[in-house]
Amino acid sequence: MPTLKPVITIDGPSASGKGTVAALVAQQLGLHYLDSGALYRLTALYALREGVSWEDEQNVARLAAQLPASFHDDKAWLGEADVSAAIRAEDIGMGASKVAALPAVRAALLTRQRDFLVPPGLVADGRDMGSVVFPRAELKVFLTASAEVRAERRYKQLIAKGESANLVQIQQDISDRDARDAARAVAPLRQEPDAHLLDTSDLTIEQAVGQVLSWFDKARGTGH
Ligand SMILES: Nc1ncnc2c1ncn2[C@@H]1O[C@H](COP(=O)(O)OP(=O)(O)O)[C@@H](O)[C@H]1O
Ligand SMILES: Nc1ccn([C@H]2C[C@H](O)[C@@H](COP(=O)(O)OP(=O)(O)O)O2)c(=O)n1
Repeated sequence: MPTLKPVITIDGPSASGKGTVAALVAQQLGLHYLDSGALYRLTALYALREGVSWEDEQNVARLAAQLPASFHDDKAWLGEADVSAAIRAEDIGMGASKVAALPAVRAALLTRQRDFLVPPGLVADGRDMGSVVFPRAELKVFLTASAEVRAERRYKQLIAKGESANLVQIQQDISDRDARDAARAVAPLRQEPDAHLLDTSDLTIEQAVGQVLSWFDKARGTGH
């Protein structure tokens, strides 16, 4: 019998298309969506605003535990402030990657992420959705693309938002972030043995979404 609260996890490196694909899959299936990276980004921004260093594990974890964050009206909020644009800045992405390497910070955000799983189910994207946060997910996807394609995608995304962007700098940031996210001791970025590999380098968004939906159909059909 299919569960009443199915979970699809989509993990992978920066700018591979996780958020785009996860949000569309959630929309098509009528499921909730968790952008777990946004919680790490909100934590990094909150620390910056509170004058706490991204390396100060105890104090960043304290802030993460009491993070006054919410998601509504298609926006991310820190208290009463709309910080949707602020958390997408590249330096906050780097800060998120730094605070995410601290075990106490990850522990402080764990329950908060699991609380997103309510009927009719959830699509969650991040780095450790399938390995740590929702290890019993019906479908686990490891979504990736070549480093070159990812840097180009992030570059185009920033230009489309009217921000200045430097492709060489973005390539460097992506490679630094890949290295940090994969090398950390807790919940490193890696493909789980039970995750389906989806390389989107040569796929359109529609093709990537279609592949996830088809795997999900199969997983439900066989009761996995
Ligand atoms: N095949 C594809 N699958 C997913 N995203 C794609 C694809 N092709 C281009 N993109 C674009 O890549 C950019 C980065 O996607 P995003 O969802 O922000 O990645 P992530 O959440 O992994 O950082 C977006 O602008 C998205 O529209
Ligand atoms: N589940 C997660 C989600 C994000 N992180 C960390 C690692 C990432 O570098 C930062 C930012 O994540 P986010 O998914 O927003 O970043 P990208 O959009 O992929 O560039 O947070 C994590 O450690 N675990």
